[in-house]
Amino acid sequence: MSVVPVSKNDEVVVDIVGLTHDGEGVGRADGFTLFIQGALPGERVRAKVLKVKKQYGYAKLMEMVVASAERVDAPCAIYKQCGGCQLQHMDYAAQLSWKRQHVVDNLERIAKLRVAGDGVVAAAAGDGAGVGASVGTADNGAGVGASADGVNAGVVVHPTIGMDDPWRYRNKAQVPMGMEASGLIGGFYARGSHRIIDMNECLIQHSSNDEIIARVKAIGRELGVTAYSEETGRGLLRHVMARVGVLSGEMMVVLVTNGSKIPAVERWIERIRESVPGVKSIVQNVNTRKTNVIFGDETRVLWGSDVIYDELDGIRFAISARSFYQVNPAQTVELYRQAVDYAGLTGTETVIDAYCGIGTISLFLARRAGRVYGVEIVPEAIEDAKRNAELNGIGNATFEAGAAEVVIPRWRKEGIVPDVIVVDPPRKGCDAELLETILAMQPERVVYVSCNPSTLARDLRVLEDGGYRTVEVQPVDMFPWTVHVECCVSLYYYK
Ligand SMILES: C[S@@+](CC[C@H](N)C(=O)[O-])C[C@H]1O[C@@H](n2cnc3c(N)ncnc32)[C@H](O)[C@@H]1O
Repeated sequence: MSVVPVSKNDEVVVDIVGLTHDGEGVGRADGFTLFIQGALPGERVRAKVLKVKKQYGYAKLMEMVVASAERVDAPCAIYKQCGGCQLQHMDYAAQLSWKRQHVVDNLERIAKLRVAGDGVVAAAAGDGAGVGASVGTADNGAGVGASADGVNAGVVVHPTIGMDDPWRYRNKAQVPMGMEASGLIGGFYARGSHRIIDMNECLIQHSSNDEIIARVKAIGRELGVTAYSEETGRGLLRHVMARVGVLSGEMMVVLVTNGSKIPAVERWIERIRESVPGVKSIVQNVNTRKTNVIFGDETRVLWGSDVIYDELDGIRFAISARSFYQVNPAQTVELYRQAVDYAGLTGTETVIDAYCGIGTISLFLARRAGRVYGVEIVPEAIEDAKRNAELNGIGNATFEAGAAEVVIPRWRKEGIVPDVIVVDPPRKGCDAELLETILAMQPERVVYVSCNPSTLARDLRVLEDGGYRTVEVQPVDMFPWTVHVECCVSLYYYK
């Protein structure tokens, strides 16, 4: 029987050998694994043991013995308390390479894929375009990782695309509200809890969002508004969502309330309009459920437009309160361009965009395809998608509201034959039914856009087993200073 070599409250000196997917340092104390928030690989730290389980434990960083060369001072004043960012103590270039490695680890461990080289593309095409080592080449010139005999030469995982200026990139803030003796507060949750850390500014938020949140809090205090309490289920204001169209400068404020009546609502509207001049839309969402889910089902416009507009790569988008819209527009353009590139379009193809949101990727694809079919579960987002196609004079995109795993099998029965299927699911990945349908439809190419490397890897294994080859993976840093990473993956049917 193995003996645990540490006990609660012991102070131990630990070498940090890795970083978990949620950014904790992985330490080794006498061969025993300790997870230590704030420690980086290559460091030696003194830590106090907080909790011990059979195979591992948790410890608190007490003192730095040897610091990593990749350690930097976190610029945010509340970084240590707030759970929003996890990697502000790590140099940005190091974050980018850790994110690539994190993707590689998932592809190897979960998808059981072999990754070619070290991210430096060994046998790149003459023009420098990234293709897998010893690759075959599809007719359209796109690089493929499976050679003619179907033997996989290894998946190419490119270096993560980072940002030149990785601050103030978020176009949306969803801030929980709470009460303190001083009145209404609002900020992000402390790490691993639902305790709200009151916040005046967030360095990854667009400054307009900081301004909106600060003004709404001030107005709330002035009007004596109560915040919702998770314990009692009482109080009015649950969350405030602020969203800005970075290119248009248009702003939306969403007040998520516990109940439909907002006392002195006219005063609210007047005060928000006075103090946030760029505001184009003030919306209420009603959520009376005792749940962690932010939004309820009822949404109504209190003042102004039901949407704000933004633009990505020359395409305009109308965005309503409940619609998903990527939070980092500069990196979104990088991601979508990569998706279009991996789709290998010549102008005639039929493309399905599953989990299409407001039709963003669909409209990027539609500029290069014969026809695009988009499907999305949120009806408001599909209304936005239709409006967006019209707004941009794009006539070859069709949208339908519903679950991808229900609608696409029906499209199959109706005779739609896609050359390419693009999927961009939520964190939980693709529904098994959808993956089965993709395998049954056998499009020549699949492009998988993912914000979660582990569910991505799980789904890639299913597609590989069904005859697809994963060729290239492009990680994109959509969320600097956090552990999250977005990926765009190209797959080919090879059987
Ligand atoms: C990561 S977002 C991607 C949206 C869009 N492709 C974009 O880039 O803006 C995932 C989307 O899938 C939608 N969704 C979730 N489950 C779904 C399902 N079963 N079928 C279709 N759409 C779904 C969500 O509402 C959300 O809009």
